[in-house]
Amino acid sequence: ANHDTFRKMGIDTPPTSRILGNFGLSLKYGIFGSQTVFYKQFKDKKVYGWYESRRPILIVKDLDMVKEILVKKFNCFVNRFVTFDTEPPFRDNLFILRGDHWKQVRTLVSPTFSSAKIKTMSSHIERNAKIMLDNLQQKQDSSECVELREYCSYFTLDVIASTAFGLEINTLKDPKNKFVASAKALLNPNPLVYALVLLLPELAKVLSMLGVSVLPQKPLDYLASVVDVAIEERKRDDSGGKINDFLDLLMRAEVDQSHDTEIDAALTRNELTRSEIHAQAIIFIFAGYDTVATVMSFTLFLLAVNPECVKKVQAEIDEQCGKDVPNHETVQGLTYLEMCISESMRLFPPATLLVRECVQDAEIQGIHIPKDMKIFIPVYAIHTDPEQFPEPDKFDPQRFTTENKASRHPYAYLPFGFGPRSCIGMRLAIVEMKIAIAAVLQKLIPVVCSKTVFPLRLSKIQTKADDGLWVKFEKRNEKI
Ligand code: HEM
Repeated sequence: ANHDTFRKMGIDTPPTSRILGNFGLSLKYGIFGSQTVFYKQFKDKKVYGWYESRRPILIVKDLDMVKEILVKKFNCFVNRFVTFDTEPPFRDNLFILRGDHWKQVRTLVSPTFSSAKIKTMSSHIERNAKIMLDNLQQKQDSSECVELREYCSYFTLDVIASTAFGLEINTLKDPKNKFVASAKALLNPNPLVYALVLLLPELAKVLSMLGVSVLPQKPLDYLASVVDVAIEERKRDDSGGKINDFLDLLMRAEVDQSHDTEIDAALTRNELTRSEIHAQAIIFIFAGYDTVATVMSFTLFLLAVNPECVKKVQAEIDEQCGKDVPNHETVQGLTYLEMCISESMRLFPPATLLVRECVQDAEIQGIHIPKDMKIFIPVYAIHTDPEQFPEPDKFDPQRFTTENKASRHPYAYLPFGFGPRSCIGMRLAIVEMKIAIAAVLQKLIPVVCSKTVFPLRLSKIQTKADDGLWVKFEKRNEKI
């Protein structure tokens, strides 16, 4: 491989180094800057090229092209590409599965996320929101500063533990329990191994031959065993199907162990293997723990620095929920809160890029995309393009009124992706965030504190504030 691919295609690239490709630019500008700098530099182009060391990646900026790739010509772009191979129990998860195998599992798992199922699962969310609020009220009593990101992650981890693993844990009270430790070990893999693999994709194969995996195996095996124990318990006391969580629903789709459990590659499969159940439960941690915590914490922080928006959200909560604890039904009416959450995901999307791989040659808006080409859609740069969002750095929930949404390109806002491969947990995530934030704001007011750093400085490698998201909470004078 060399750096000729884009030159031959007649596509521009930033200055490219012989060994690292454009990797040096990623290091220099970070994930946010490297998108926005070149998105602006190639202003009039629909696409530009990028070399992640030697791997060519086509960056697609044009929103009509984005629509074709994600939706209209989805069949040519079914897969994501992965930078390293993985083993069970992680391997068969929805995020990295490919082709027909992905399609089968997505079809089998989708009913788990229907509105009716989300509704039955929201009792777990409401219970955990109450625990969080009680604890925040204690912090308010002692005027303690709270770092929102870490704080919200306790809540979101408890929600995933209860919905995907059948575990009732309380991370706030017991931050060292094994489930928490395992989840954290997975989300913070060895940075050195990770960086090396990104830089030299071929190295991953050598490492895995040597028994070094990018993801630590022990926590993965532990999480799989938690799933097994819960499933066996439910089978024994016949409570399966009654607990109303992901695990129940995945269990119901499980292949009967008394049959042949070989993976049947036929498209007509209508059952999951145990290994596929493990992989989905684990990917729900990856996809649904840090993401939700990120959005919740940035939203609460942005509200703290925009007190007039807090007042509006609180008035809406009083109107829709009265004195009752916000629940699945009453949060449906919290339109303004949802606008604030949307605006927070515009400015600070947990997924800064969408990733696809071309599986058959395609012609998109006059550009030929060859089979195997890797694609990035630069979500963060699109979300902060002043042509779509004037004064892009300003927090302005009004951008998400029905009229304002209708006046933009529908693909200018992509926090959950789009099309058949978009986020399967989107509606669950939105309900979860609305219930939790409403429960907090019904009783408390987030305000800046001595540790607050604003404007924010973003991390170079993930959607995170370098100085943390510090606020404190004041008691609300309830009017009703
Ligand atoms: C605010 C919270 C969340 C955000 C911003 C988010 C964002 C995303 C994005 C951008 C994608 C890729 C979409 C694409 O490529 O078009 C994705 C995929 C996915 N998400 Fe989420 N997500 C969130 C919460 C969740 C939750 C709570 C779950 C499950 C419990 C979840 C499960 C998944 C799965 C399984 C995929 C892969 C889907 C597939 O490839 O078929 N996500 N998410």
